[in-house]
Amino acid sequence: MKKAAIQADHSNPVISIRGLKKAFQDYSVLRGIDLDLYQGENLVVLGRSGTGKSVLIKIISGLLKPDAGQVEVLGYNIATISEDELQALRIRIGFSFQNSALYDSMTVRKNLEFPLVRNRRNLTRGEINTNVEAVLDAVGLSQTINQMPSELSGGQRKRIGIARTLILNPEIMLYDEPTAGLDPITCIEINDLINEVQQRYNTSSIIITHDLTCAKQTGDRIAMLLDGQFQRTGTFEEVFATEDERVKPFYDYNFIK
Ligand SMILES: Nc1ncnc2c1ncn2[C@@H]1O[C@H](COP(=O)(O)OP(=O)(O)OP(=O)(O)O)[C@@H](O)[C@H]1O
Repeated sequence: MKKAAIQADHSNPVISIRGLKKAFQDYSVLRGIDLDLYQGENLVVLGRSGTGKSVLIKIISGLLKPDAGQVEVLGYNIATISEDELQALRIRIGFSFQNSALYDSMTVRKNLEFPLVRNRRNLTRGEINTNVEAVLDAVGLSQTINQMPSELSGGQRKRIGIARTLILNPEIMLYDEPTAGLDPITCIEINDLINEVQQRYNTSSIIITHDLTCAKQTGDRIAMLLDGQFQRTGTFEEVFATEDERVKPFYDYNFIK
């Protein structure tokens, strides 16, 4: 399905990163990153394995501390935020993990209830049920409510993982390799879901992927991490309009040139 054009508000970054550096021992992974995520946009982050994409989203969600630079998320400076503020902020950020991170011993219903029961303690049983049913409907899997994760396909598990994140109405979504390990048709369905989530929940998202079809279908902007910095940022066409040997193989491999 073709992506609907969005009007991202460029005066209003929900994430603003300047001069971010992060090293492990003597290996410098992020070497002065500048990046904005604007309200309402899908931003795809591309880069080779080991370039620091996961490190970046762990810093954004407060799981890792930066060595230097400024990281502002929904108005909070990640370096100086208190533990209580960080807990509250994390609820506003949905993290869709590569492995979907479902609890295998719980039904789909229980998996979806879990974040609500933990984070919205004042909800009634009726409100919990309504929320679970609404979010399952949003990902098109109402019929799976009483199934166990082991009974679902990879694509269905991915959808339930996204639903479990959406149930807390996050303002920012972080997708880590959303199409990894899925067949091409299921990949297209997940790409469509990411775009539907953007429209329906008005989220601003960072999508980490190696899958250029996913990048093209979901990304309003693409940022490519090269040698520790975002050296190419723009539309899909702009990023790949280059003979740079660090960039071209991505395109050629994905589109079989
Ligand atoms: N907690 C850590 N301690 C030490 N080194 C780390 C730690 N986390 C990440 N690294 C290193 O930082 C580098 C970047 O890792 P990262 O997981 O961000 O890569 P990536 O771009 O997400 O790769 P992939 O596409 O393979 O997932 C790697 O060399 C990794 O070994």
